[in-house]
Amino acid sequence: MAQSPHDAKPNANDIRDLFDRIAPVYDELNQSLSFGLHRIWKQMAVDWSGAQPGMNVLDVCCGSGDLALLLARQVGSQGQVTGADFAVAQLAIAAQRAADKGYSQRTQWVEADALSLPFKSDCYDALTMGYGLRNLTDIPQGLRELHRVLKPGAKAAVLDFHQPSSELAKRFQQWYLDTIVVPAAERCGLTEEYAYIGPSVDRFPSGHEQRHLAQAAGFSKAIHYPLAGGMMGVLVAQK
Ligand SMILES: C/C(=C\Cc1cc(O)c2ccccc2c1O)CCC[C@H](C)CCC[C@H](C)CCCC(C)C
Ligand SMILES: C[S@@+](CC[C@H](N)C(=O)[O-])C[C@H]1O[C@@H](n2cnc3c(N)ncnc32)[C@H](O)[C@@H]1O
Repeated sequence: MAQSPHDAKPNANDIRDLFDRIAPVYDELNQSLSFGLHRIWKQMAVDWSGAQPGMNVLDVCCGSGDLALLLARQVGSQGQVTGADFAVAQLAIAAQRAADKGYSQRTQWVEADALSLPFKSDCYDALTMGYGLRNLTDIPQGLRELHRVLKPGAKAAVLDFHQPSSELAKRFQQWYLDTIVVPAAERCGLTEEYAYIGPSVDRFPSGHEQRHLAQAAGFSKAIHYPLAGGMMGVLVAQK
């Protein structure tokens, strides 16, 4: 991506405020801008997390609840899902969506920092993190927290953007973000917020680097699965 003023790395407060601001249009823009494909990518992450009926599972950086609600369907009425995020406007939408789906009994929504999760160690049977890792100000610390809260042998499935290895795909991704995504956001008065995506993808570790970071955080196994021609990817790390 070309360098621009958007490229200064934001601090945690900036990121939290950004996601609070975009909360009212976040789901709608994701759906329209990905032609609904983001739901497929999110379901794949849930599947790779190993979540099963009756499990106690966690969705970190849950936002408006997309992955947490997929987890809630998967774990069923005997399971429990915790969604954690530090943007309260996002959590409010997640809680309302859970209520609309009749999932209030099996879900809880916790305002929390992914870098210091308020949960016991060795607690969760599986976890997901969708489009959150790239937004953390300390990725190694975020991975260490994921490792800490999982039970031994349990898996984390971490979905996010990814820089394609193919030059053509990389150019398409840049074109799409600059030409389709940002102008769409501009129509909602959110140009700056969505212009942040491109530079954040540039700064994000590759799948190969994510695997090494996961192993350094203590995970015994880590695999990265590219999706959408390498424009997205899922890191599956086992404790
Ligand atoms: C669910 C998706 C993105 C979530 C997301 C993540 C962030 O870090 C943000 C930061 C700031 C503002 C918004 C977000 C944000 O929404 C992925 C789907 C939505 C994307 C905006 C669309 C981008 C799609 C790919 C670059 C290209 C896909 C092309 C294909 C033909 C659909
Ligand atoms: C792009 S959204 C992803 C939301 C949801 N997982 C999804 O896939 O649609 C990123 C979310 O991560 C949250 N986030 C970023 N950094 C965080 C942190 N340090 N602690 C908790 N949440 C954080 C933001 O508030 C935002 O809701």
